[in-house]
Amino acid sequence: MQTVIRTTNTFEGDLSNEKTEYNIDAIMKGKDQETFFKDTVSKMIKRVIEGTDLYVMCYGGKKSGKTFSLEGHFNTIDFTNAGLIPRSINALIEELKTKGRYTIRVSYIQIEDKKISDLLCEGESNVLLKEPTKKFKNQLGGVMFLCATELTVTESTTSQVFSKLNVLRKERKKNEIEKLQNVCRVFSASVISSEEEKRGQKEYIDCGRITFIDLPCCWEQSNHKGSLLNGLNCYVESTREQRMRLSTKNNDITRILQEVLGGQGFLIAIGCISSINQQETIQTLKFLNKLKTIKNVPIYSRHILKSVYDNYLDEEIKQLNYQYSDLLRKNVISKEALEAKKLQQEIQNQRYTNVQIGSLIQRVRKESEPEYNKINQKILIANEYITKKKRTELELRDKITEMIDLAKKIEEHNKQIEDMIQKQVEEAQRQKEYIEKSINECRIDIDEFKKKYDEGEEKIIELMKEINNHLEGEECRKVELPKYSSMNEINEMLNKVIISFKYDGKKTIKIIEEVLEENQKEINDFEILINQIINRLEQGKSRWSPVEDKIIEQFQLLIQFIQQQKKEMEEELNEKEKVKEKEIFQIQRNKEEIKKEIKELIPEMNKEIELIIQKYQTIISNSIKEKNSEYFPIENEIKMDECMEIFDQKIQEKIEEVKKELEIEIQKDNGNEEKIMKKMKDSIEEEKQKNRFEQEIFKESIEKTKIAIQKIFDESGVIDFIKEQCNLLNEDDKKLKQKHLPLKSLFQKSYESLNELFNEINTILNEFIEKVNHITIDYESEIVIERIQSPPIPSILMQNSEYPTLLDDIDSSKLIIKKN
Ligand SMILES: Nc1ncnc2c1ncn2[C@@H]1O[C@H](COP(=O)(O)OP(=O)(O)OP(=O)(O)O)[C@@H](O)[C@H]1O
Repeated sequence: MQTVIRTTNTFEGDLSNEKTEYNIDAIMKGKDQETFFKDTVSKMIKRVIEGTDLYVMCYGGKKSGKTFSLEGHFNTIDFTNAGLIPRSINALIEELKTKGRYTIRVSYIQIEDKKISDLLCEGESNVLLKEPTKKFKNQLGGVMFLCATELTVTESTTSQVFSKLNVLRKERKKNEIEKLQNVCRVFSASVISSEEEKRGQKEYIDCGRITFIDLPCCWEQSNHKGSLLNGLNCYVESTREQRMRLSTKNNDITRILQEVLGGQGFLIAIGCISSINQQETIQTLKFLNKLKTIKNVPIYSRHILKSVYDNYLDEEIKQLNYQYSDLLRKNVISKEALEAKKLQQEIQNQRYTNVQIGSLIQRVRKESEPEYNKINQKILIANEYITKKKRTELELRDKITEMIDLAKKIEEHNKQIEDMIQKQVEEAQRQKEYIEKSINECRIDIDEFKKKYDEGEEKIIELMKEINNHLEGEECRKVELPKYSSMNEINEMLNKVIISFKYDGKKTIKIIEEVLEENQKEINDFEILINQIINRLEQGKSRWSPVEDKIIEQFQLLIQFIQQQKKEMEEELNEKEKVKEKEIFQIQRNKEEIKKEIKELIPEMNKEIELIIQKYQTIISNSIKEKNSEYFPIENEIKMDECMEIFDQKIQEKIEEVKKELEIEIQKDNGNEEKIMKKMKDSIEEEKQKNRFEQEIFKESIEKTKIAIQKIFDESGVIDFIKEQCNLLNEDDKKLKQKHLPLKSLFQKSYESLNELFNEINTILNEFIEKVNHITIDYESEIVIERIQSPPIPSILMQNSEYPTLLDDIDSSKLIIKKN
């Protein structure tokens, strides 16, 4: 006996203390169907095949999970929540496949007070409970359901049985709850199997049974005397205390269970518990506690002769025949009698089948082996196809759940975006307030700026003055500056300045630069130059530009100034010319005087020079004398021409002399002319050689004399004096040149100061423009963020008719996908 407590998944209580108090084997809380099966019935499946009578009883209050534990919710695709009954059938078939032959027959009955109905029968039928006769009791055990429909279950017909269970469950759901609470259901599966080989002459079979009982604890009031549950309780009590056993005749449920209440069966008692009714929970625990104390002697292996089983069936038939004939005799061929007859025939058929089945199968197998193989191959392919289909269906389920998750995520995302937009709107509101605040501050700043502007204006006026100063020098006419009385006028003026400077400031400078560059090489007539600038300014002038007008005005003033300057200069020049003429006259006179002085000085100087020369001559002659030069006395040194003449004369004389000698010689020696000629030539050559040598000495002495003369001049200071005079004259010239006014530089200066003025005004303006720009920021730009669309619902979700089984199990609340 095994007692197990199973709680619903919503159960929240703590049962750890109850386990010892009520002597419970195991408490299974939150276990899935598969583990629950593995921990309870699964272990006993082999035993059932070997011949054990196994009873699985689910006892508990309303909605405590009895049906969920026994039948569960399942379909052909999803077996996850299948209960103990379908799992046991599958396990039995799986196990029996290895055996040679097997038959599983199932029946399902419902006990309602005194009425037992057949749940597998389409029409109405009353079921009778019957115990096997003593002869067979030990061999077969259990209670038989007479007239109950029995379905034979094989590997291929399980689905039919399962769908029948599903139909019954759904029908039950439709019925009134109150009514169903007084109902007990019993599902029985008898298993008969035999090995392939015969052991000797005798054939044996294994005969086991598994019975599932759904027993509600509120089923009629258990304390109410005469009620079925009260009867069961009393029976349990008496068995427990090993008193005399009570009769089970009038209590069907006790009759069914008597085999496990001190008998040969093995009981797994499952107490189902929910949080709905505490009273029922305690009652369940107490009942399980009572059951635990009962001792059974289960038979684990019912290995009986096949003939015994056949005899049992014969006995059954006999009894039914007897019942039938009795009914006939009583002339009550009623429906029941007909049913009994039908059953008798069925049993006979069954028996026949049982006897024939072996040899028939053998024969048919041999004959249709190749056919079988073909079919098996087809089955294999079909199975593959089915598993594939299942897999794709599972994949589809996964995809659907994935899409549901996605839809949820999108919803979340949408929410996030909404939050974001909300935040941004708030942020924009905050910024708006901030900007409004800063505008107010700026308004205050404008007053300050006006003050600054006044200061700026003063600066401008000062700068204008400076320019005027530059332009006018000391004599220049003062430019009249505008004076502004009211703030409006100042604003107006400032606006004008802003507008004009925005367009003209740089342009004007550029024009001036261009004109200057064009005329770079010859800026002689500034009047023309400035006129050019004015013309260009006039040409490029904006439609309305007070500053340009002002600049042009300034330039016109400049022209006036230049003209005035020119006049003044001309006058000045005239005067200067007179003075200069005077000066020139003076200088010329001075020159004359200097010349006179020089002339007067020259004889004196000559004397002095002569003296010096003489002095040097003596020095030179002395030095020459030291060298024993006879030919050129130093006195002749400076009269070179004369010297040369003397040379020539002497040479001439010599030639004459030689000629005369020659003539004499010719006269003397006629015919010997050639000799004479040669002689002459030689003597002439000789003479020339002599002269050449003399000439070189002469040149050398001249060079020396020159150096000496240079020295004489240096020492006398004549040249320095002349140079000084020349410098004086040059300086006079320079002075005259300098008298020209440096108009170009003046103009350059005025241009630079203008530039400075522009820059100064520009910085003030830029500051102002920046402030103005800051004030006029368009802060009320609209925020438009498009809402992200959820993706369309996948077609499989829309066309649920195509895959009804898939969508049945999906929580419909998850399918709410918002469409924007
Ligand atoms: N262990 C469990 N896990 C998940 N759901 C459960 C569990 N036990 C019970 N439930 C759920 O509780 C509900 C009631 O269960 P169930 O119908 O099986 O109770 P019951 O005892 O058979 O009720 P009744 O009083 O009609 O006989 C069902 O919706 C079932 O799915």
